Amino acid sequence: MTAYVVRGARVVGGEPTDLLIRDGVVEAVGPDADVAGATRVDADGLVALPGLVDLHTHLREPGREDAETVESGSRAAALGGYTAVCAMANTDPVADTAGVVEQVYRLGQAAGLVDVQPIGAVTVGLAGERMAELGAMADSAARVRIFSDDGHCVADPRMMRRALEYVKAFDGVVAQHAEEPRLTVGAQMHEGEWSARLGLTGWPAVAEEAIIARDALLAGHVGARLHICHVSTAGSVEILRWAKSKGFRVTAEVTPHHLLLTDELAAGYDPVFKVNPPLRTDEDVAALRAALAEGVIDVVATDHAPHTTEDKECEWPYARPGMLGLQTALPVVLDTMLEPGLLDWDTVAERMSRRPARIAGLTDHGHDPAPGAPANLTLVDPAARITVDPADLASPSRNTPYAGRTLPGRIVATFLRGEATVLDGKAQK
Ligand SMILES: NC(=O)N[C@@H](CC(=O)O)C(=O)O
Ligand SMILES: [Zn+2]
Ligand SMILES: [Zn+2]
Repeated sequence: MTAYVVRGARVVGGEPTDLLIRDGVVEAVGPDADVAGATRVDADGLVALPGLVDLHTHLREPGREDAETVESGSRAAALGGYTAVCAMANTDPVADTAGVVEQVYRLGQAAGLVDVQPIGAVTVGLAGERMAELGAMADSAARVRIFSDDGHCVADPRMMRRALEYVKAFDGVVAQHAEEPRLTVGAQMHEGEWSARLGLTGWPAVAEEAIIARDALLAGHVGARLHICHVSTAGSVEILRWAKSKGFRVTAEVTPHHLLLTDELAAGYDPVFKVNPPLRTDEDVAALRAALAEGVIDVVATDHAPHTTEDKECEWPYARPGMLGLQTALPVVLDTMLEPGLLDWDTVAERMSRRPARIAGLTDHGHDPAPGAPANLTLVDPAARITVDPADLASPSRNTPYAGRTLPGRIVATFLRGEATVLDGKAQK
């Protein structure tokens, strides 16, 4: 196993120091961190963060390997500074059995670029009717702890209650895609001024907020853990604040795109901006940024959702919703949160690594580089600027909403259990 000496890194934004990485751990930090024969990594001006952890990634394997495979998505993740991703269950077949989650888990291990932690479906086939075999998935080699029908809402309150009761037994968590389906029939974009002007059916904020309120109450009643996916409205933030003040075990995520982009981007009818939940208003963006700074929203999760050009480059109403996110997440967070002073490096590490690792129960992840810690870390150059070129991305899909945009922060290196998965901005496998 290669030993590395990382020279002059600012650990979580602190003073420059050296790191010795050997046998899967950070062996030493400081001027004595050295050993003969180690590979030297010049980290002058770079910030070392605990490896990022994504609670919400769509890898499209099994079923849509033309859009993304476990391997290509793992490579995108490593290049984005991630060391662990949680893979959503809306594959084909759906990850609703021990067999499918074990398959995804093993594909992740074989790719060896990040830890791929499968999420299990709540209901069979995401159909909302019969509960999936949650216990068998939890007991499987994949050790599933997060369950979600993401892509669909668990709309039936009785099903949601039973799922919360079930996961409580093994300290699991239900991750809800909060969308009251009766309020979003035919919806194409945020319901507001722009949907009226463009003649596209609206997806009202209340469709999200009503489910968050209902499920927060259910989680409080049951005493189980609930996680809210891709929170997108100012009203949702108020409900989350209230739920937390009650002591309910509710956590929430925001995506990078909901921190930066707004509904008026639909004006060009380019479906690259079509996503679920939809891009909202400037007021929503401001509320989401403030909530992430305050901690009412716990984490940033990418909702990386690759789609092929056939599924994306068509008329708006026929296009699939979703955006790539893994390779641009940290730059967008630096742009929207760090540079304006809403987060510092420590809180970036908290929202993108430590807290998501704790929510997912990934005990090897979310540790600051310190002596004895598992060597899962990333090095970022905050002074560099990247210009996003869809053709450069690791996914076979091209649906990034940031094409041509310049963003701060270049991921220079990523280490998974002491092995470099990315060096000099290039994937090592
Ligand atoms: N976010 C999206 O617009 N799409 C996701 C599903 C989801 O996250 O709800 C997908 O699987 O493509
Ligand atoms: Zn969703
Ligand atoms: Zn999703």
